[in-house]
Amino acid sequence: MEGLALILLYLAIPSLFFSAIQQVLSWRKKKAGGEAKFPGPKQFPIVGRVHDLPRFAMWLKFKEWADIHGPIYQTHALSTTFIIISDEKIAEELLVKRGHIYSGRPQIRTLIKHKDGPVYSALMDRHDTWKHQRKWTHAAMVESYKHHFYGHVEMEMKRYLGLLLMDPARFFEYTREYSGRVMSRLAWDDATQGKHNGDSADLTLHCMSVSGPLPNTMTPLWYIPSFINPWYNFEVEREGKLRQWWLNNFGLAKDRMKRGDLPNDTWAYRYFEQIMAANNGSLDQKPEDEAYASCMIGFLNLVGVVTISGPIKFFLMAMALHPEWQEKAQAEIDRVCGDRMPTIADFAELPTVRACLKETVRWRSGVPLGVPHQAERDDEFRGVKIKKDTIILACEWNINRVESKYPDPENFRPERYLEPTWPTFQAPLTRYPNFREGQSMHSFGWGRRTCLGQNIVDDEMFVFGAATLWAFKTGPKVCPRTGKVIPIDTQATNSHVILEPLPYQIDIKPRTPERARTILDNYNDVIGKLRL
Ligand code: HEM
Repeated sequence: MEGLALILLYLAIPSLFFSAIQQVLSWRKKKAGGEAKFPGPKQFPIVGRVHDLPRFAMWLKFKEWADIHGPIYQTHALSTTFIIISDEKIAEELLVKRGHIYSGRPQIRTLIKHKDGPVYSALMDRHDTWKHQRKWTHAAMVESYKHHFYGHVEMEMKRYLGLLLMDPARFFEYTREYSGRVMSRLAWDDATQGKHNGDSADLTLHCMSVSGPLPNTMTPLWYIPSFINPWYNFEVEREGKLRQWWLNNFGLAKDRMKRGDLPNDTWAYRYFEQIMAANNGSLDQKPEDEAYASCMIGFLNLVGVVTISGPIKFFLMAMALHPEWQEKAQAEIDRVCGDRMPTIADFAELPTVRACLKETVRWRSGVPLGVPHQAERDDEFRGVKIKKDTIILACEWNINRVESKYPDPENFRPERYLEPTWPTFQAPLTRYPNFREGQSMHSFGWGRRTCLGQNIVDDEMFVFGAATLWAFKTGPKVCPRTGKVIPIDTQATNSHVILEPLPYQIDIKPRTPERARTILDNYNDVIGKLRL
């Protein structure tokens, strides 16, 4: 298979010729005797190792190579050099301490001009547009967190639990819709956009992933002339629709702002208020400024969907597969909350719930490769020259499997955050574990590019975990025909850069008839107040 892939690669793509010329030129530049290099897998001429890098679950290959070549190694794909890091300390040295060098973003082949902006702040290079968007997003997030997202997380949770009670088999789509609705409510006061938000985030992530359009890995395919290039044409249309959708919502919110009808707990309100303050009370802006702002708010709305729906889908899976942890968490919830649904106010009293959530994100990473960084200039690290444009991957899947920090890494062990004998334990348990600080924060990336969503992750995942366990008992699903348990492949994912598990089946039942009644009462209480 490997041989066949190699032959196809050498024969099928004439554009490889250009890569070959590039490579020969770079070899000629090298001095005799060769330079020091990081270890790594054997490289083939021109293609490097592109032929056996799987487009799906690539992190497993990176783990296999890390086990052979160690915590920092290098490989090539066509003319691109990759440095793969599997150790927290090394990632800190390179991506945090030398963050002024290693905080660029590599070109994702089929996304058009994403490094320049203004569409996806997470994928821009480190220039003024990125700085402005990052600063604005950070401030907006901090302000909303001060108010614990104004109760919208709990309101949407009550809706979600009601839907789950009525139609548990649809838990998969309801779960993504829940995180999509929270984000669209916070962005523009329009939770009805939540489902579309989830679907468009999913498509966008597909397009930015190695598992997505073929030119993302076979880059020469991108240079097929645009009038017959299916990937280019698809992308122009997709991004156009996404931007138009963001701009429409921005425009609707602006009209409501003018009418005095836009809630002041939205990110759109915050933006318009700032424009009015700077503009003598006027909301008038140039169309390009509106397009820019609609992307800034639109992207924030997009990035918060699958980043959360992936981990909470894995959480439901983990709870169904680990009844012992489900019961421990439920005993804790019952003791603290009794018959009422938990809220963010119960955070300090429910460490077992938090440990199960934290362990979910370690066990089945939502961003298993991390988000790639790119060297912004030449550098030298541990005696090895690293060239500008080298891509650095701090491979989260591997970092989560370092035995000295995470003993028994392949298994779901929430006690690693609850018992003092484990390396990741932190006291006091009223505060730790959480997703904002302390151990295992590498899940949220590094240095200047660190994730801006930690606050909402902390609130939304906690409320989700505590409330679903308060409401339901989950377990493996039994096939009604064979009477056998339907197996779950816990590693089957869509392989996007920010991923979700593939659909799986579990049994979801209300814990008691009384609990079912409370779930329905809560649903009826909020349903009139929510946009549906
Ligand atoms: C468990 C959930 C999440 C995880 C594991 C996660 C992880 C990450 C990672 C690994 C990065 C890249 C950091 C780097 O390049 O070193 C990132 C960036 C980012 N995240 Fe998250 N994230 C999560 C949820 C969220 C949410 C809910 C939001 C917003 C609502 C968000 C907003 C962002 C933004 C804006 C960036 C780009 C930062 C930049 O490039 O300047 N994330 N996240």
